[in-house]
Amino acid sequence: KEKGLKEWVAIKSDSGDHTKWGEVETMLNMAAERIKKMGGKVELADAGTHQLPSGETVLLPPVILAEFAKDPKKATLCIYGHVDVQPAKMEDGWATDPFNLTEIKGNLYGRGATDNKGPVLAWLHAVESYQATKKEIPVNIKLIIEGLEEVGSYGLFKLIKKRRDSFFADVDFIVISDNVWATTTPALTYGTRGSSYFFVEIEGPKLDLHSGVYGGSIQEPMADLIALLGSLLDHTGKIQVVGVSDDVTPLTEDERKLYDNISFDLEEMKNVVGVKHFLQDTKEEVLMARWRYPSLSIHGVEGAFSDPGSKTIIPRKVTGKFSIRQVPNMDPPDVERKVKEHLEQVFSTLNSPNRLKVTATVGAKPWVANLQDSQYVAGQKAVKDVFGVEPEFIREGSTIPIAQTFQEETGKSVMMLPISGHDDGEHSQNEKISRYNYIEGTKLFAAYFYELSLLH
Ligand SMILES: C[C@H](N)C(=O)N[C@@H](Cc1c[nH]cn1)C(=O)O
Repeated sequence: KEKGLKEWVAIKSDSGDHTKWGEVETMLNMAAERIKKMGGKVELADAGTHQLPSGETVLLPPVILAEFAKDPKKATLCIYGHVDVQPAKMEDGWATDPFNLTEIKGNLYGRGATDNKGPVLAWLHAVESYQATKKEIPVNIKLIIEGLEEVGSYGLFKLIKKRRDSFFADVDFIVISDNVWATTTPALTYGTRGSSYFFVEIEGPKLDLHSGVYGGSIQEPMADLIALLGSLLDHTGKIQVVGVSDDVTPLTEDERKLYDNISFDLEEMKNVVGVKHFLQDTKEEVLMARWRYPSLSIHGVEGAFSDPGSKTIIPRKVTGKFSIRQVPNMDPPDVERKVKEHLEQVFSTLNSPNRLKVTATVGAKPWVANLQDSQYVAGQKAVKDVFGVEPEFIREGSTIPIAQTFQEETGKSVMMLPISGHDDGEHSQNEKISRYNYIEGTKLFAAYFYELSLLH
């Protein structure tokens, strides 16, 4: 029996913790086996090594480079996807086991169902639909599937450079389906934000200390950290790091007009996420804040007591984690330098005996496509073929770390063709893909192969 979405979701391929990368490899092997069974030629390409913030160097999981039979008369499409996932635990508030795909009222719940195992399988199902009906696939298909997207695609940047003149040489188009629609209308995505992820470590005493015995005599690492994290944002969401937003491209009238036709309903979105109001008042302002302006989010603190109940210690070492989503023309190394200077400056005002260490990872550039690109014509037609409507042209606030590298390094056209729903809850509790989006999405991909072949 073929291993479908249920078997894929059951693999806990959480890439966030490098000690669990064995599961990521298991998932990559399962995907590779499936592609081989479909007649694809598969290489598990060596992705090299990576240095962790701790200084330790680790071996990276491989990257799947695959291709189906090639006909030189046809255009070649390279599909990118990932099979790693974000962490998920029942205790986070899931209604069902995150690693046991469960169908409720037409929705398939499970970690990775929509980000990105479902869409990767939908691409394979689209190929299988041609094979099953004995129809020739109208384009040549290549696949690049990785297992570290959620942590910044370590190793992939170098691998793409290395394979630019081999694997990528005959590729005409690159397509990515790792995004969500903005509303219930199908969409084509023309931009994603970049990202830099920061670890702020404060190390104090040798051991965790009894707060009754030492409290009042120690400058607590947690208090330093809270002061640092609290200095990053104001209550309007404005980033307080000097100069960080200086390079944001100004909004043009043409770009502003693109927001008019998006059928985004502010009230519905408040209900979906469960907030009384957003930081902005209008639909356009909310979408721009999510898609075309930078943002800073504080994600968590490692080392702090976080179990239920109470414990009266002063943690000896705590690491705060936050990230900055970036937009054109922000440059991750420049942002990282400014953030480090900011944190060092604030820390110096605390007069603390503790040690501060700031590390940045991910360093992913933002990506914006050329909307005149012919892939968008094929995408638009395929959406019309399957859904009978015009797609919305949207941007997305999240990050595909490799998107800009694909464009810059290979010089090929890149498009994003999402099939995930606006309420699928990527990275959240109860992540899902609807049966409708999964099946119609598969049809969309099959139609897209056809429409793309007409461009050639
Ligand atoms: C868009 C994709 N589904 C996704 O969620 N990507 C991650 C990539 C990332 C960025 N920083 C660290 N990982 C995301 O946008 O969070």
